[in-house]
Amino acid sequence: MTGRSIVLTGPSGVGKGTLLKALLARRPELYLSVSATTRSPREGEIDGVHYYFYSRDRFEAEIAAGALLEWAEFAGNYYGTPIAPVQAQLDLGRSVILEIELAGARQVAQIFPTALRIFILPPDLQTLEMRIRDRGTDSPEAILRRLEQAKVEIAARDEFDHQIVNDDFQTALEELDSLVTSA
Ligand SMILES: Nc1nc2c(ncn2[C@@H]2O[C@H](COP(=O)(O)OP(=O)(O)O)[C@@H](O)[C@H]2O)c(=O)[nH]1
Ligand SMILES: Nc1ncnc2c1ncn2[C@@H]1O[C@H](COP(=O)(O)OP(=O)(O)O)[C@@H](O)[C@H]1O
Repeated sequence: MTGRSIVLTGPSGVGKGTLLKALLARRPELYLSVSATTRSPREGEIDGVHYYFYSRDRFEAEIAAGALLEWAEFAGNYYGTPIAPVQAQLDLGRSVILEIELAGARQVAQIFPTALRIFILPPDLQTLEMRIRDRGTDSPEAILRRLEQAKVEIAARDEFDHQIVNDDFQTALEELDSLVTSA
């Protein structure tokens, strides 16, 4: 039996990472794909755990080798999903979660038409901006690029099977848990 692929998308700073960390703590049977990126590591981020941190040359070589399931450019950096671990986990019957931006989510819809696609929304744009700023991980320029991109992503929310508003954290977590576990 093959596992289910689950795509989680939503604007930067909406709380995807925080929700997934809490979900994985409850549901260790789920596999969270570790992406590759050319962005610099943030404080506390570990290579191979939070991301695989690649140079642009290395990333482009991985694209050329067909080693990425999907990839996209976001706010000036490459991001992509290494295909081998995802395929291995699906073959073991494990459900795999991809936390990826909109262009990648569209590619995955073509590759895995039965993927469960979930979009996380902020209560409003002001709250989103506050969350990105308060997180304290991004330069002012990076924050601006993320906020611009957020509007584009939110406009595409209807392409997804389900939408969750991450206002109250526990409520959003319960909604995500029930969607993922009933998948
Ligand atoms: N297409 C694609 N997007 C990714 C991948 N990994 C992460 N992303 C997305 O890239 C965007 C930027 O991620 P990141 O730099 O970690 O910033 P953050 O979302 O503000 O924490 C987010 O929308 C992520 O969901 C991937 O493998 N492929
Ligand atoms: N429901 C929520 N209410 C208030 N703050 C939240 C909520 N969910 C997440 N946050 C905070 O918002 C910031 C961005 O969350 P993060 O998980 O890094 O977002 P993303 O992975 O979508 O970029 C973090 O500081 C996080 O603690």
